[in-house]
Amino acid sequence: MSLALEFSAVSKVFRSRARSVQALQDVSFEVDEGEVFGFVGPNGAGKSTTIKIMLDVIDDYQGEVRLYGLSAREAASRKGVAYVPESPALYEQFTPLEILRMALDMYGIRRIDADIWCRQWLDRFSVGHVADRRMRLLSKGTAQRVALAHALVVSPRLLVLDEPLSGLDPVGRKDVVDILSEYKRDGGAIFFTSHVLHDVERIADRFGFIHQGQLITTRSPRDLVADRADRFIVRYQAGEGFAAAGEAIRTGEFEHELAQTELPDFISGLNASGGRIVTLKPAVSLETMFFKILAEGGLPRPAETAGTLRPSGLDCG
Ligand SMILES: Nc1ncnc2c1ncn2[C@@H]1O[C@H](COP(=O)(O)OP(=O)(O)OP(=O)(O)O)[C@@H](O)[C@H]1O
Repeated sequence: MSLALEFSAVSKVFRSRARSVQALQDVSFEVDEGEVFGFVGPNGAGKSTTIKIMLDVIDDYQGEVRLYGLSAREAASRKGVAYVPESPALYEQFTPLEILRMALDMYGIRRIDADIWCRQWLDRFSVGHVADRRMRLLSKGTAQRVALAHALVVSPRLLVLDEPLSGLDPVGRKDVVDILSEYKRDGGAIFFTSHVLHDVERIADRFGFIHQGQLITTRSPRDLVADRADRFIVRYQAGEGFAAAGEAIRTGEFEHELAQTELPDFISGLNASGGRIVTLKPAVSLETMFFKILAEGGLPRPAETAGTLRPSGLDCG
């Protein structure tokens, strides 16, 4: 398998008269074609700097960065690469449909069914009903869905996402995770950054843990599951009178993390109420893993330094 992305010994120092900040220090990792790689770390760890380097927004750094074998310093390396920033700034005076059409034009994609294709992508992100409304009239979450549709409409081979789920409600997060899973199934590669834990964990093949500019380790979900073999995420439809715990995913459907020992009582209570389990899978917690890795390396927890790791709506602890 060839590589979508390679970072080799990349270092970046921001210098000003007052001080120097070592944003990245000797960072090396690879992302295979078709692989989903999550880059996880607290505020100020170096995640955005990493993305800016791969997109050539920052070009004064040490080391080597390659996309599909070409240096990131060459524009051609970004052919078929789509990027969604944390706070997308899409042209306010245009409509979502116009914005997606512009993306096709920019990527040189000609389709006779371009309008239908764009509307289908807007529908996939449940924003088809605002296809002809001006962007400035849309809410933050809706604009974020448009930005994701804008990235996927060009059928990218690598999707770079900065905090892809921030600003979305639980339903929105589930929709996006489902669409990204499908994109991955179809062979697309994803590099995403996150400090909002849990939702994105399930689509990643590997995680890189970054702290104070250093890539501490990369781990697979299998490692994380092994670490947390005694906890499960249960998604269920609650029956009549069942005291639903956890996060509402959609009407009547909830998601909740449980210890293995709590499962039998939970399942019998759910069955008695006429509810049912939708999915049951081992819990992985990046947060737990992250702190364990820091402790093993004798590194300070982010709370003791500049940043924080913040869990999402579900308490994974
Ligand atoms: N233009 C800049 N000038 C000076 N320092 C910078 C600049 N951009 C980033 N930094 C510093 O580099 C370090 C890494 O920042 P970066 O934005 O990459 O972190 P991050 O992991 O993306 O954080 P967050 O999760 O808050 O977005 C931080 O200490 C930050 O203050």
